[in-house]
Amino acid sequence: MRGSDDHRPLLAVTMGDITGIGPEIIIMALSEAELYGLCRPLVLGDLPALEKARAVCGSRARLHATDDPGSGFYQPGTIDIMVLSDLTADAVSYGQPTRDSGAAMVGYILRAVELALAGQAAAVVTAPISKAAMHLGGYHYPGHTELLAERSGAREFAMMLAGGAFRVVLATIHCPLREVPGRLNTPDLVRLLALTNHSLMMDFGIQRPSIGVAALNPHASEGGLFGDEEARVIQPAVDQALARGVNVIGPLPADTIFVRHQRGEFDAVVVMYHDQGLIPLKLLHFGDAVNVTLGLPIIRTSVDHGTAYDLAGNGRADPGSLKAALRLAAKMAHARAKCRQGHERGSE
Ligand SMILES: NC(=O)c1ccc[n+]([C@@H]2O[C@H](COP(=O)([O-])OP(=O)(O)OC[C@H]3O[C@@H](n4cnc5c(N)ncnc54)[C@H](O)[C@@H]3O)[C@@H](O)[C@H]2O)c1
Ligand SMILES: N[C@H](C(=O)O)[C@H](O)COP(=O)(O)O
Repeated sequence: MRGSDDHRPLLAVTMGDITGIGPEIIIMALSEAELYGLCRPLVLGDLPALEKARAVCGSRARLHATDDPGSGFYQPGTIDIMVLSDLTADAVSYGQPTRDSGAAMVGYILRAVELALAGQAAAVVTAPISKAAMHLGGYHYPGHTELLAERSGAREFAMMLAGGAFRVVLATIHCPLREVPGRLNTPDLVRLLALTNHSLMMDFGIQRPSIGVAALNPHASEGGLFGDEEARVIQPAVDQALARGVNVIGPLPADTIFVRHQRGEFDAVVVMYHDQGLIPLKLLHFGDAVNVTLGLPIIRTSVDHGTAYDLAGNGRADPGSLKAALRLAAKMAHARAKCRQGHERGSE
């Protein structure tokens, strides 16, 4: 245990759905000694589930339960856990979430938000949840993103997935594809472009970000032959964002915008719907990409994958994305702390 001079950001790491791969990837990621040089990870979750995952992974890490974030060891070889549920190991059947595991899973997230809002955690890093299990547990949100936004009081927020410099930001998230055209509107897109621009500067340290905007229709509708959302909704948003000083180009045909993105032309591409952005992102970066919620008063990163029930309990899941999420959260925490110090100095 180090004292109050410990400048490593404390990360509240939620265990996610304990019947999925969350507990295993936590054990594996936190077995990497190097991570402890960057951050103080505190797991929020279920002790029997973590013990079970430790056995599955053949890990010898010591599990240290603590109620006080200030009392963790945060050293390689020990995993600190704030115990928020105690579902017996027998009650945890891999791939079979229950009402109790669903409710417990949301409890970890809510506690993490409290810690972050109270300044006891510098960031929240979430292991995967199943949206169906969330509903089973009595919480009717599309995912973490909306729950976190509501609980932290964020009015404007967005989902970004970042695989290195290949970043995509979603204009619509979890909704039926048929609803996408009706959900797109110019004012929301302008706000999303401004938020993306701001986050790229503040959290990613990019001085003058370059943002591409994907079209919705084939060939960006080819002058109205294949739809009108480009002319009616997207182009006006791009024009308004440009007038506000955002360095943005689009709407560009979605079948080639990611080729240009991959070649380094953009710092982020705003996409119109979930799979438009996440297919190229996961094709190129599954296993090292990070889900970042933009616009929250707290920092939140997450993995680029789901609960992988087909893998849970066999110890073969890849912890790469969780490691990347922990590293990025630590980096963002340092960036925000530096920003705050700058503001404080400026106001002295
Ligand atoms: N961050 C999150 O909380 C998050 C992200 C995506 C999906 N989900 C949820 O997860 C559930 C399952 O979704 P899905 O089946 O579409 O996606 P999934 O990512 O769980 O699984 C898709 C495929 O990828 C594999 N895979 C996933 N993670 C892996 C890892 N770490 N290592 C190796 N292989 C891995 C799985 O075995 C499966 O074959 C859904 O309820 C979905 O909503 C949650
Ligand atoms: N759309 C994300 C993905 O496919 O990886 C994922 O479902 C995350 O959703 P939340 O962060 O809102 O739970």
